[in-house]
Amino acid sequence: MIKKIRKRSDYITWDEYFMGVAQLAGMRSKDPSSQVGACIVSEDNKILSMGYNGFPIGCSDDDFPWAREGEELETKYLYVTHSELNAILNYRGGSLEGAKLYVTLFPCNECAKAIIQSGIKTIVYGNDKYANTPAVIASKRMLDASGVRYYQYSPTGREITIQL
Ligand SMILES: Nc1ccn([C@H]2C[C@H](O)[C@@H](COP(=O)(O)O)O2)c(=O)n1
Ligand SMILES: [Zn+2]
Repeated sequence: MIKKIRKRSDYITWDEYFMGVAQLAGMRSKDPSSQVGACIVSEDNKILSMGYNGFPIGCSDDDFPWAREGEELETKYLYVTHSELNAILNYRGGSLEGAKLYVTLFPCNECAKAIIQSGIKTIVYGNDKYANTPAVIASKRMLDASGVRYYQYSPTGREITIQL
């Protein structure tokens, strides 16, 4: 009698996989306070692009400011490119129509504009710690008006260890 070998059942789900990839991308960020990662996926679950928050090419991580407070020109906010925008801009393949965005932090209003215009139709987000800020309220208002669906990732509690 031949015993049939069945597939393993503890493999990670698509949401775990892509949110995990977004988290890993965020680990490349040099921002000392918030490391944000994003992963864009096609309708048939192929990774199209990734990004994390950082300064534009040519703007040194060692020279530009990482401060959150102080004189506006000396804070990071005027210079940093958000992870979602970097993921959109990093894409070299043409259209993102119908794609899905996994991002570890809810997109701000500026990223929402780029998300809508790029054709991304679904956002899966992790943290929503800035939910009460005008940037996120405006973002949700535009996403709702444009029919971009968003839902919060439900952590499964599963942990992985990667040896690097
Ligand atoms: N959806 C978002 C929101 C923020 N970011 C970036 C921008 C900054 O580098 C950092 C937020 O800094 P904080 O005010 O928490 O010190 O996260 C992003 O990439 N995507
Ligand atoms: Zn943003």
